[in-house]
Amino acid sequence: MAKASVVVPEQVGAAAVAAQVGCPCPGTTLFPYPPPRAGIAVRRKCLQAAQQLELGAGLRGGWVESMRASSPTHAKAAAALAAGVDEEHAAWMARHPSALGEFEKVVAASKGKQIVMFLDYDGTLSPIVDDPDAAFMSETMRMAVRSVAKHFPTAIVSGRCRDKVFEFVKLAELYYAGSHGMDIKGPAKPSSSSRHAAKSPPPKGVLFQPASEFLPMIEQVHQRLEQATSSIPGAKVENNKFCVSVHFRCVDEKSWGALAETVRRVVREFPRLRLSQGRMVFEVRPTIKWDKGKALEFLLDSLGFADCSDVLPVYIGDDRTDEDAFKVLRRRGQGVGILVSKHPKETSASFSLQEPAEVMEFLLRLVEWKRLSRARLRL
Ligand SMILES: O=P(O)(O)OC[C@H]1O[C@H](O[C@H]2O[C@H](CO)[C@@H](O)[C@H](O)[C@H]2O)[C@H](O)[C@@H](O)[C@@H]1O
Repeated sequence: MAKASVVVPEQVGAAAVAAQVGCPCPGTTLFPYPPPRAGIAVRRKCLQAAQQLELGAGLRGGWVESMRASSPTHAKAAAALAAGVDEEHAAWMARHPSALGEFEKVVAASKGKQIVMFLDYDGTLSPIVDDPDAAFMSETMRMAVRSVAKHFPTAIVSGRCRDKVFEFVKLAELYYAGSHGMDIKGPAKPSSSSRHAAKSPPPKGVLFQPASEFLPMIEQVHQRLEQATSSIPGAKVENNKFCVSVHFRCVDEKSWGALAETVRRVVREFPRLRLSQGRMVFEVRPTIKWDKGKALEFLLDSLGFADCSDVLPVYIGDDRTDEDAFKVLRRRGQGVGILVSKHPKETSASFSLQEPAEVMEFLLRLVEWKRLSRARLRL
């Protein structure tokens, strides 16, 4: 991307004005979204394989390569084979600096704006574990999210079924967008942020379910996938209400090709469903044009921030599906996209954090910064 309005990380603080050139909303800050560099050749190959998979054009080898890429261990090993790993990592970090290291710049960008927080769940608030039913969030993380929600409207945006992610997070004052944003619900209980931060009164109850008509089809494909994969040890099919996940984290790598073919064969029976891939998981979902990025925009609109320049959406996520949200921020020229990853990845996010522990540190620093700035205002 060669837009005049793109700023490099070192310029973020001083470049708010320059960043407005070509920016859709006057007064919004554009964060750096540089193009991927050639150094990430291995990952690019894997990404291409993933795209092929999504298009249904991949060969068996391409699928397995893409499946390997979704495993940090495999990806690390692959990257280690390439020369100059450290150099590549340093170059990547220069383009996607730590949101903790650049904290002052991030908060400077929120001057005069309302921060709205969007948080992915798996791999962002909870560490990745083998058993998807055991992806618990720590009590300290829960307290951090609760504190954030006291100051800023906060939404959980997850691939999981909304009820399930709520069972993990257990905070009634948040917005929840489950099934990759296809199931959006307002807070069950008002928080102090909803009283003073949102421009519109916080909407209650179910707000949007763009894929309701797909419910019977999702139920059907879920059953078909369970049947078809039952002979592959370790494969796990998860019904996420408006989409289905097929996990291969516990499947022997020798069987990955067979699993990919099985999943693809079943999905082909349902032309209105599509297949994509997350972290060691296949995602089956409706072909409708709705994703985490659209959910982010829907929530901003619901909060009364449609076409506003005085809002700073902050989105933190670790997975390919979170890229849709990072791209929306990039397109709007507004907000902060933070990728959670220890390893270089192609991303449209502008900043990075290594793991959930760093996400928690970032959230707590944000709360502390908000408290201090309020205290300063009272003086
Ligand atoms: O959007 P998210 O909240 O990140 O959800 C994406 C998928 O997350 C879960 O799977 C991932 O986490 C599991 C537990 O750590 C891990 O075992 C799995 O390999 C990961 O892909 C969830 O189970 C899926 O349904 C979500 O789609």
